[in-house]
Amino acid sequence: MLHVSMIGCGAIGVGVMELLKTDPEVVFDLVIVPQSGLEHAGATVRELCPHTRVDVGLNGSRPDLLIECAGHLAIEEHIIPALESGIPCMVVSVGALSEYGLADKLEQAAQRGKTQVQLLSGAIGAIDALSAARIGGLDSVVYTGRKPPGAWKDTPAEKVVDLDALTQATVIFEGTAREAARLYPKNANVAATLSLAGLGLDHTQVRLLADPGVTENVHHVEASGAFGGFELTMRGKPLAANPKTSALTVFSVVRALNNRAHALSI
Ligand SMILES: NC(=O)C1=CN([C@@H]2O[C@H](COP(=O)(O)OP(=O)(O)OC[C@H]3O[C@@H](n4cnc5c(N)ncnc54)[C@H](OP(=O)(O)O)[C@@H]3O)[C@@H](O)[C@H]2O)C=CC1
Ligand SMILES: O=C([O-])CC(=O)C(=O)O
Repeated sequence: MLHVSMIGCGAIGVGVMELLKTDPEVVFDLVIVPQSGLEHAGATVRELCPHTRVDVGLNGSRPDLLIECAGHLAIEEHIIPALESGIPCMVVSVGALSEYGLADKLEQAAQRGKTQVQLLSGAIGAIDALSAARIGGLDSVVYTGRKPPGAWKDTPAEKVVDLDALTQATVIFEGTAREAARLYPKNANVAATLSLAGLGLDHTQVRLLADPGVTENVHHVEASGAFGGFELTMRGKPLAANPKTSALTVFSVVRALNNRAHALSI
């Protein structure tokens, strides 16, 4: 049985608990949220998993695994100290690692704690193939992210185009993954994950489009190198609770927990 503490009780966290609440091999002992979210998360968790505690931190408890489904600040606040103290961790907010130095900080914390941090594939696939291809040498990785105009609300795209008036697919950004992450941090998880698995933030080319013709989050990747090449298109259905987040992200967290908890891992 795997004793898990989870940071975050939003679209992903709730989706994960819903899918795993009847699995006897995965037990959520604790959900961590900010002080301001305690009441709301408490009510949600009581309904889903009545035996799970809700708190603002680990406060001395030592889960088998700490999983982050919360955001950038949670990595600094909870994941780094947990790694330092030897608790294995998983991270879903991979976009946060596009901040200079944070990926190194995570790795060093895990080294000091003699443990491991796993970056989850989230909304994108083929991370296994890309990361294996890197061993032989990659020449090019190009990522195109296409989302409905509504998914670009509250981002710099609002200054580039009138999102409500768009009638055709429009490029709102073209450049490196590092620049994409700086401008669009909440939509940068896929770009950052592809970069970390592949050619890095400065050599991964990114194009972002607002497209009134799609209802899904469409992620397209083209990679080539010594291994040959691949092309991948993911059409991710967004979560009702957060249109910026694809449902596959929830499934990727559940898969990762299943792989840790069960005898067969795939
Ligand atoms: N890897 C990938 O492919 C993807 C990654 N993501 C990332 O996953 C993360 C979660 O997404 P989602 O569930 O949709 O987001 P939501 O906004 O729905 O939920 C976030 C949850 O985390 C909590 N939270 C925020 N900051 C902290 C903190 N410092 N400590 C503890 N809890 C905190 C929030 O609490 P409160 O509401 O009280 O503030 C809320 O419960 C985001 O960072 C997102 O960018 C999303 C999609 C794909
Ligand atoms: O599709 C998703 O779930 C989120 C996304 O594009 C990203 O953060 O890169």
